[in-house]
Amino acid sequence: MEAAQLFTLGLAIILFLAVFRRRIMHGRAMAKPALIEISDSAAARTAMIDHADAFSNRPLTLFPVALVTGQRRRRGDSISSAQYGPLWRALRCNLTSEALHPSRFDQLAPLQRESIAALVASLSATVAGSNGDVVVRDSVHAAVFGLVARLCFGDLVGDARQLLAMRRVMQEFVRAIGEANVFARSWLTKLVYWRRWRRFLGYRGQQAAFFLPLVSERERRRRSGCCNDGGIRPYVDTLIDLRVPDDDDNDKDDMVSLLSEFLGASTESAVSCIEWALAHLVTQQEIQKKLRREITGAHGEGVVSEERLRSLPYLHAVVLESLRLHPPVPFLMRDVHTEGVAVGMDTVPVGGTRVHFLIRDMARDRKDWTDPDEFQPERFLAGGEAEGVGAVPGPKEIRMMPFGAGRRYCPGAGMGMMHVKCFLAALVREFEWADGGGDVDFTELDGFFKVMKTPLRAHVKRST
Ligand code: HEM
Repeated sequence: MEAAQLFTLGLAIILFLAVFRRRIMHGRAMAKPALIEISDSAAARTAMIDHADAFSNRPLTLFPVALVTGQRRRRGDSISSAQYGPLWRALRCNLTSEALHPSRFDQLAPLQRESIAALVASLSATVAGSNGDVVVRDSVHAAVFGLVARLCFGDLVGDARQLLAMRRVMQEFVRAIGEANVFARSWLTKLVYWRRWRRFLGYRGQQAAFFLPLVSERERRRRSGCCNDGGIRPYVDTLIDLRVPDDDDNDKDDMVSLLSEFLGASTESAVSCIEWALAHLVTQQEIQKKLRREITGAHGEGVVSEERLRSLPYLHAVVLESLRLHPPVPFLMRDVHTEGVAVGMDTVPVGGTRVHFLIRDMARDRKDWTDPDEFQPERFLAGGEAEGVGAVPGPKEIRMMPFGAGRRYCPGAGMGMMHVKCFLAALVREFEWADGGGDVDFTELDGFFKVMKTPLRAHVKRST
């Protein structure tokens, strides 16, 4: 072998070893922590309430693969992924004291009325143009997203085409994170599915391309004083004004993540819940009629006000029962580093552990629920086995937790319940729902949010 060949071979070996060594070191650093799965409600209560401090962090990357990469980023960049501490507190407090403050709910009525009118008009047109068989998800998604986008960006998102394009980017992104598990396995899967991987990394850029010009435009309009948001301060304004002490990392990445979180968390869970609830109303006509009687008895035309929504116990029970059987977020994640804390039958080992709380299994546990797989809203009414059980568990017991529990429970629970109730109430008041000529398929899609695998097709006609 000649000297040049030997040199090339030696160089190739050195390079190979260098890469291989990096992989090993990287693999060690990224080694997955031990995983404990909890589906027992008493164990969940002990962990989330008695050991709230230990259970206040999610994994650094929420999705199976990190979306924001690079040396600089060492901590969370949205409320969901921020580590428990000053940054998380500032971001969460900003959301709950502004956009999600309960005192705002009644102010939202005009926007809700608009979104509901758009939904009813779009469904009526679809029904008129078909034999009455409708796949309902996209119309509901459009209506909920339209409302949420207004709460997020104010009057900037008036243009229907722009709104649709933004909605598609968000839908693609949510679908992609649901499928991201495949990329988490190894670098080889990224190589094999490189086209999908490249597309996956591209969603982040597409979101930035949509959101950041809106943020700049919003800043410009605020300076010139020509915003008209009907008295509702949009979420983006609160983020523009937000100053987080000691945070030198509060950059455009954070802005994109926070806006994406607001749009995604508010829309996907609500749409999932509305569709599951409708699916049960289609198959259980008695429950649908009883619900319609309550809604039409409660008011005449237009949107049901927040105050009225609160006074409709059967609607509340239907929504809770839907969330019990089909929690849109199927499990909660925590990273626990307090050695020795008991988690069910296990204790947290040295080096910490990852804990998954299986919300769905917990709410179908036979020791806590009678006929747990049946859709029976009555269980939440006075005298029922779940009378007094709410959407968010109190400190004494956890029977179900569709909005999570402990320090990191969902700050949007109140707003989420209100959105689901106001759209569901309108859909049941305005239309009668029957099955679309085939059995309703209750199979769940295995994604980040648990939606119906086969979107609900129903036979719909206007209520008489
Ligand atoms: C039906 C509607 C909704 C459901 C079922 C839902 C469910 C959840 C769940 C299960 C969690 C995890 C809680 C935990 O780990 O303990 C969560 C967290 C969160 N949700 Fe929601 N959510 C809904 C609506 C909303 C809305 C309207 C917003 C408004 C922006 C929102 C924003 C968030 C945020 C920011 C977090 C992270 C909280 C933190 O880490 O401190 N959600 N949600």
